Amino acid sequence: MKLTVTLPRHRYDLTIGAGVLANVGQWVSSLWQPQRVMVITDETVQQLYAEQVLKALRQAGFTADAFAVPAGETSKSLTQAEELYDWLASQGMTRKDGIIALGGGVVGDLTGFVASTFMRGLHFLQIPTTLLAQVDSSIGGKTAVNTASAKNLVGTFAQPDGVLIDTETLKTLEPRRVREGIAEIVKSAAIADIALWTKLSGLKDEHELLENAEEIIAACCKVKRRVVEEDEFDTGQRLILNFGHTIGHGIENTAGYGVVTHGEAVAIGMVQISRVAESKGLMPLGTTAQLSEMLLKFNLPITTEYWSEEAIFKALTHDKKTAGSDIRIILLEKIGQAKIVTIATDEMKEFLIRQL
Ligand SMILES: NC(=O)c1ccc[n+]([C@@H]2O[C@H](COP(=O)([O-])OP(=O)(O)OC[C@H]3O[C@@H](n4cnc5c(N)ncnc54)[C@H](O)[C@@H]3O)[C@@H](O)[C@H]2O)c1
Ligand SMILES: O=C(O)C(=O)C[C@@H](O)[C@H](O)[C@H](O)COP(=O)(O)O
Ligand SMILES: [Zn+2]
Repeated sequence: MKLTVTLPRHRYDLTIGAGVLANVGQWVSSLWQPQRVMVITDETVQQLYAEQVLKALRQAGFTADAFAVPAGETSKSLTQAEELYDWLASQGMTRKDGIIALGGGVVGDLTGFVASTFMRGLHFLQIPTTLLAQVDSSIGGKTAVNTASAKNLVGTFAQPDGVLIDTETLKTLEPRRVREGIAEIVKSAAIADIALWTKLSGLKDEHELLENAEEIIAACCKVKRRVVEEDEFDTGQRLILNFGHTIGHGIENTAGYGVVTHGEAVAIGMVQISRVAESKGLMPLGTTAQLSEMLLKFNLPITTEYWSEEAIFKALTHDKKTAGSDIRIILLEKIGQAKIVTIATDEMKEFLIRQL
């Protein structure tokens, strides 16, 4: 299946299917004629898929090589980016050449950041291999690295030239990683797709979800495409994709990057912001229970031991939805429809008092 993302200055396809990675050489040839294609991956994905990709690229006539960063969230750093700049320079990369992100959201965000800043910007492609990356991070052009102060504090908007989503790669994914992808799927349904919510409601567990991977991934890609096409640069409607992320990012930062996965943190964040919003009459009664039930069914957490009102509040003062002394928070009008509410940053403290 092919979905096209159409933006004012750029247009690219999301190619989704089981086994599409087998055609990676043809796919890249259809998009680029560069001399060099450098693949950025992580050490786990390198073992699983890098050889196949490099072989196909070389057969297709590209000069190709790969660099693997350590697997995990700590690789989303300026230090890692700098190492990659040096490696790209040592490979003689020019503006005519291209970069491929092969891996999960960490590799995708880091590669996009490096590609968009090296020589002020090279073309890049996304080959997402985690569920989370296939439903969310590979699409839409947000790139980032973390710093000690905050998650995703430094980054760019840079769209890829194409996204190749092979659902077969999900077969090697660890269960905890499947579950974290499900958190972003539940988010997409909750904010913008009641039909997807109904579909998820009818599933027994994560295994049944994977049996319907292509349909569910396509539904999430359509949500993301719709929102990004409307607001590429995150000034308005795109903010809804941040449901659960204000608290979630705070948890990721205070727990230490990688301790709580991004998806787990988002699951906790969605439930915790909703329970206070509901108690304040900002969301319909029962919405938090519906969200909790859905997330618990997929074995996602809705609370965490890494909960410190002060620490999370401090971390989230760097949230990009803050403007002056106000912060925009994402809530639900109802399941399937998000709304953006502006509150005083100080009031946000109330949203952090006591977990469920
Ligand atoms: N840019 C965006 O719009 C956006 C959206 C959502 C999340 N994110 C970011 O994405 C990151 C999380 O991404 P993630 O959950 O993919 O984490 P990840 O990239 O760390 O991947 C998770 C783990 O799975 C392994 N892995 C990847 N593919 C595999 C496969 N096919 N088989 C076996 N193992 C595999 C990786 O080596 C890693 O250990 C976070 O940093 C988050 O902030 C970005
Ligand atoms: O694409 C978006 O826009 C999102 O907000 C998607 C989120 O799932 C993602 O985690 C994103 O990286 C958050 O970015 P940030 O702007 O909150 O740093
Ligand atoms: Zn996210």
